Amino acid sequence: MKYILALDQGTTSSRAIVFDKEGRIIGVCQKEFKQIYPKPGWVEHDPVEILESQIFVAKEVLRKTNIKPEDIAAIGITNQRETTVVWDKNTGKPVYNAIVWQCRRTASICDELKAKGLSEVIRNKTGLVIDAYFSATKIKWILDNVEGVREKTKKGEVLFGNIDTWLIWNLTGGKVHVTDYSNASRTMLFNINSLEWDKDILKELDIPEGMLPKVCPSSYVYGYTSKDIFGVEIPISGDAGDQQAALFGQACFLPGMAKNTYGTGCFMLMNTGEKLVHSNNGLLTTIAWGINGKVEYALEGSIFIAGAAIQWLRDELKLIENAAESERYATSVKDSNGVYVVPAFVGMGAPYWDMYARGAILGLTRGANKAHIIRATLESIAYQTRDVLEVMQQDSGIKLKNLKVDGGAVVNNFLMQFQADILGVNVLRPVVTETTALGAAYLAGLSVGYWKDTDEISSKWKVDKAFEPLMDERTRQERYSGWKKAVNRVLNWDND
Ligand SMILES: Nc1ncnc2c1ncn2[C@@H]1O[C@H](COP(=O)(O)OP(=O)(O)O)[C@@H](O)[C@H]1O
Ligand SMILES: O=P(O)(O)OC[C@H](O)CO
Repeated sequence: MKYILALDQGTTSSRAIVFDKEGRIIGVCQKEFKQIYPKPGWVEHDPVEILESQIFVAKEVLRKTNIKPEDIAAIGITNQRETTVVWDKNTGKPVYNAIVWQCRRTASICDELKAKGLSEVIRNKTGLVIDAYFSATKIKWILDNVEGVREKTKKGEVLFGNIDTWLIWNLTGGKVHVTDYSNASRTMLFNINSLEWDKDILKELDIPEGMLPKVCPSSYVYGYTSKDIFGVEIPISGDAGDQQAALFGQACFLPGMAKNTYGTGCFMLMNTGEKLVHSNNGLLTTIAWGINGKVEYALEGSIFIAGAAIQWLRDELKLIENAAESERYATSVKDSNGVYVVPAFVGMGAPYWDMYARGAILGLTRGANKAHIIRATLESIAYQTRDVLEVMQQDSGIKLKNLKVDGGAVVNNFLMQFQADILGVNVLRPVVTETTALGAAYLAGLSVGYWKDTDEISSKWKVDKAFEPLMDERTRQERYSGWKKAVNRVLNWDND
C-alpha cells in the first residue's frame, strides 16, 4: 500500500488529496459548493451536495493520478467544524440544510443562556464561550423549528453529526455513527474534563443524548468504506476538526507550539499538552486530539472572516477577478492611506465575541481608492491575527518567536510580510501548505502503521519561506492602534 487519501471538507470547498510516505502531495482535486444565505447573518450548506462533492473529488483524484483504490492504505477525514447536520436514520436524508458555523440565527438562544448565568459553567465544562458559532444551539434550533423533527427524535429516528460524522456515516453505508474528541469539543455539549457528553447542558437545551455520535480517538479505525464507492473497502482511520488537523500537520506536537491557518476564517491554535488552560481573554480551550490513549488540549483564537473577506471583494464588491489579484493591488500602493476594513460580517470571534458586530470601511477620504480598500482588507486579516496572538501570549505565558502558517491565503506574499511586520514575529510558511489535509493523513496513517510515530512525522516538516519583520516599532504600533479604534466603532452594531 503506497498512499493515504485525505478528505478535507472545508467551508467553501471539498478537497481530496493523496499523500505519499514522505508527506508529499501526489494529487489534489477540489470542488466548490453552494453557499446559502437565506437571511442576513444566516449561512447554510446542502449536506447532500457536500457529500456528493466529497465523493466526486475522492474518485477524481484517484483517476487523475492513476492510483488504484487498492493502493490507498487508509482514509483520513477532516472537516469544517461546528457545522450541524441532523438526518433521518431510516432514510438517510437530512431533515434540514446544514447550519454552518458562521450562522448567527441562534444568537438569541445564546443570549438566554447568558442571561441565566450559564457562561461560567459552560466555559468550565466545554472550554467554550457561549456563542452561536458552536453546534449546540444549532441542534436546538432544528429540533424546535423544523416540523416533526422533535417527534422523530423522541422515537430515536434522528441523528446529529458534524460534517465528519455525516461523511463517515455515508461512506460506511450508514453503519458507523462516530466523531472524534476534537470535533466533539466544538459542539458546546461535550465535557472536556470528563470526556463525556454533558448531561446538564443536554437537559438545558432539551437535546436527547441518543442522537449524538459515539466519541472516539482521532487516530483510530472507525470503519470501512462501503464497496460501492471505490470497489474495495478502505479503512477510515483518522478524523479531526480541520484546525486541529492543521496543528497536527504542522507537527506542533509539543506544548507551546502554535500555528495559524488562513482559510475562510483564521484560526490560531497553541498546543498546551495534557494541560487544560483556561483563558481570561476570550480564547477557547479545546481538544487538540485524542491519540495513544490520551487527550491533548489546545488554546484557540477563532477569527470568523479572513480569506472570506477576499471572496467578498471578488464576489460582492467585484473589485478583483480572483483572490491572487488582491496581492497586485495591495503592492501597487505604499500603504492603505488610512483606510481600515473591519470584516465583521458575521459578528466577531476571538477575542471580542460579539455576535452583533457588523462590517465597516473606515477612514475614507477623497484620495482613497480601490487599491487602498483591497490592501486594507488584506491587512485586516493580519490585524485580527495580532489581536489573537497578543492574548495567546498572555494566557499561555509563552512569547512566540515564530508562527507557523498554512491555508489557502498564505500564498499571498504581501499578506505574509505584513503579518510578520504587524506581529514583530517571524512567519514560517512550510513547503506543504495543505496542512489540514496532511494532518488528517498523518492521523489516518498512524493508526494503520503507515507511519511509525510523531517523531517520524516531525522530521518531514520543511520551511518554504520565512518572513521576517521589517517594519519599525513605531509604525507597527500606530497602524495597530488605528485598527483597535476601527474595531471599537463596529462592536454591538446590530443589537437593537
Ligand atoms: N492569493 C490569495 N490572497 C488572499 N487570499 C487568498 C488567496 N488565495 C486564496 N485566498 C483565500 O483563501 C481561502 C481559501 O482557503 P482554504 O484553505 O481553501 O479555505 P477553506 O478550507 O476555509 O475553504 C479563500 O477564502 C480565498 O479567498
Ligand atoms: O473551513 P475552514 O478551513 O475555514 O475552517 C472552518 C473552521 O473549522 C470553523 O471552526
